[in-house]
Amino acid sequence: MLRRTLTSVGLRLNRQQGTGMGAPTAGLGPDSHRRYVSSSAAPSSRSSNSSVVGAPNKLKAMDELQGPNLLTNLYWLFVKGYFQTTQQMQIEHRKIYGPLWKSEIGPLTLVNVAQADLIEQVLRQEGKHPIRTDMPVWRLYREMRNQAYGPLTEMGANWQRIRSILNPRMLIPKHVSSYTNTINEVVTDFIDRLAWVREKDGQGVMVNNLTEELYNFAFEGICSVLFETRMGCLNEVLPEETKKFITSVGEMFHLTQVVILFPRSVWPYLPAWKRFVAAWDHLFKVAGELVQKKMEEIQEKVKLDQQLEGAYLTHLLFSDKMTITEILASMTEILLAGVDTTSNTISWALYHLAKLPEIQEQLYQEVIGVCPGDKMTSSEDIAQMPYLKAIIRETLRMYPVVPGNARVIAEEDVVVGDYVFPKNTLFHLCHYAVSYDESVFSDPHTFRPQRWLRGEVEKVKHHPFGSVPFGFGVRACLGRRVAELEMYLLLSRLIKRYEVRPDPTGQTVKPITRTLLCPAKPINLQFLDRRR
Ligand code: HEM
Repeated sequence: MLRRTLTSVGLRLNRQQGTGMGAPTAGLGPDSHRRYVSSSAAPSSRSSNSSVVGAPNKLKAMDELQGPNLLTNLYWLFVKGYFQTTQQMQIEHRKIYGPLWKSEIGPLTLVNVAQADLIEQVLRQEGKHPIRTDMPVWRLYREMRNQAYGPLTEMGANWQRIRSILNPRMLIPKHVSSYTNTINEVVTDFIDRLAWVREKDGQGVMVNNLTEELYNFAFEGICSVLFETRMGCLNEVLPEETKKFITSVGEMFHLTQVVILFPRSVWPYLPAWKRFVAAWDHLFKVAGELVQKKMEEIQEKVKLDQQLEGAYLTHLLFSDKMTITEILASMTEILLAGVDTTSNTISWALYHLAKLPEIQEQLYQEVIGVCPGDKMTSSEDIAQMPYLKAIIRETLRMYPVVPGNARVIAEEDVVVGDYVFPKNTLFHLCHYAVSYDESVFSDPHTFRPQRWLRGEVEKVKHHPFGSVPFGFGVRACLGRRVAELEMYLLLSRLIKRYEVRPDPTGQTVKPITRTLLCPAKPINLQFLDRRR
């Protein structure tokens, strides 16, 4: 069906399955940014090491590194109960083993890196095609179903090719700001929906399960940017298909964590695997229908000789640089990456603002100063709202959506601190632990947006790799700019309309890790009209 439709509008359809699945290219070109950091400078002299380049000496081998074996890890996960709070386990293990330790998880041996300068060392030794290795389980699904890989799961030169096609309209400011009106429409609907939810279920005050409401906002927002389609997630009654999509995303993330505990050879026999496959099937089905719908619209317009306007998907379909299977895989993965991430961050930001009326007031004053009356925030306005940006930045420090990031460097041996690791060692960058490192952020457990304001004098100077919520380098987040735009527009407009207050039952919400960092239970907040 896809083939017929596209061929008829003259678009290329080249269904080469699994193109570019090959391993990352070996060796580095002359343009490599790889540098060794002298072991004598690391790990203690954090401030200077990023610029020290030289051959490492007296390095220890990986065998000498301490850390929990499989049994100890199982004990921590299932007896001590850290299975859902692995982010906290990073902090506890760092206290026991120091900033670098080895850890056996199922069939894998991870080298955990929990110090800002050591994280910098690993990331700076990445080659041209960084490899994130928590993906074999996702890749196997695609191999089984004959689907292509998208930006999250692809590797090597083909990953670079895909990113070079996907990047411009996601990351170049001029293109990103062109999504402002689309996102603002979604924000308007969301703000109205909150009022409705509050009346319906919250005695005119409470919004119960704000996280779920924000999830619907983020889903609607990203679909409107990617597919140029409204999904009805902010309607009074959610479409069944959308509800099922949302459940499938949660299920897929949860089951990923379960499946990777077992060796790959047994995956297909696990009951969890069947559910995992069913969840992915649904995600691909929904994305496939959206792509199909867009192709039919294009076909109709071409038939009627109408002007073709459109944003992300139309552009990809017309750019003629990716096969339809590749476009489908990319859209599914971008959609997946673009929902919980944004919605969880805004949930945490509002959770803290509710408890901090002075910060909320300061934000409100900043917003009405730039956008008085009914003026909607625009992308240019955001440049004049440093406090708004600092609030989101602080939220991302305290709740890094990706609390730990797996990495492999395939090209050469890797030097980290006093150790040298053979190539293909699996590193686990413990971003969560570093976000709470007192030598990087003073008073790390306090939500203090002003620490991100220019000119603010801090007790300790932030290390640039102390908090890297969107990753670093060429493999950093594809949706960063869109996510920021969504969060800034929503937060600035929401705070103008409502005063946010905590749940009067006084319940606290802690984070858990379900592949991504999420609130352990629904966040409920009061929303009071400012104009009342
Ligand atoms: C607050 C919101 C978000 C945060 C904190 C976030 C964070 C991240 C992080 C940490 C990574 C991994 C980077 C690395 O491995 O070095 C990532 C990758 C990615 N993100 Fe985001 N993200 C957010 C929103 C989004 C949105 C809205 C989209 C889609 C529009 C998106 C699409 C992606 C994709 C496709 C990748 C994989 C990139 C690749 O491997 O080439 N993200 N994100």
